[in-house]
Amino acid sequence: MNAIEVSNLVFGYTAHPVLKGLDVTVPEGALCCLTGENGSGKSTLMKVLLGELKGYTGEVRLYGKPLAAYRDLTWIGYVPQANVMSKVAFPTTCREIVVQGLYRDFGPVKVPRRRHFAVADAALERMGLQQHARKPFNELSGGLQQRVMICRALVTDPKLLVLDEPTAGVDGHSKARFLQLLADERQKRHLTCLIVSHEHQLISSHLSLDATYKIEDGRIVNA
Ligand SMILES: Nc1ncnc2c1ncn2[C@@H]1O[C@H](COP(=O)(O)OP(=O)(O)OP(=O)(O)O)[C@@H](O)[C@H]1O
Repeated sequence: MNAIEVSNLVFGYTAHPVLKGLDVTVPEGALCCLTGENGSGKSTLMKVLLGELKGYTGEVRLYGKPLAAYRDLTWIGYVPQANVMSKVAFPTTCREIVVQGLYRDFGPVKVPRRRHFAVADAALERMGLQQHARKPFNELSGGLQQRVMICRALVTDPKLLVLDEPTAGVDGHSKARFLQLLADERQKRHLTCLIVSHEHQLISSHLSLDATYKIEDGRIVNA
């Protein structure tokens, strides 16, 4: 079964398409990297897959079912760019960041309960982050922040994990640790992973990638 199957995808924010008949297939369980120049459409493709952009033409199927037929995409985990979350200005603790991953289960009042924090704490502990659980997220190093973010993405036990430039802006040692953590979690959970990154060479030197896709002129070319 293919986790992701995109065919002839056309999407643009204006009359000029960014994605111009793009085809890509990611088999279930694969570890893939998506690369391309600035502005080539990597984030756009990622947002289509995450259900954030509508109005495309072509076909997008996830696990054999059309994307539009899913009412809920909580089984897709998402790790944002490191520098997006480091801008959190207020003193949110790491366990409060991780508990956000359970948002859909908060009920009508949308407030996390004790049981949600218990799940978040257990997830932090599994990743060896328990000593940071009650620290302010914005006081952690970039590398640790990324580990907390992957913890947030995995707290719902997703089948598919999409990571947006996960190693950008963190130091070399932290990049290596992060990629090792990703490799371990992927193996434990049989995850399908799509890593959007400029640093595909660095990633392929640490992880055994099943494929690297490159977007050029709105389509996938061989990387
Ligand atoms: N919300 C938007 N409205 C209009 N144009 C947009 C919007 N978001 C992105 N674009 C344009 O779409 C094109 C593709 O952008 P996208 O962010 O997908 O590229 P990218 O490959 O992820 O770039 P980067 O590597 O710089 O993150 C660019 O020309 C960008 O300016």
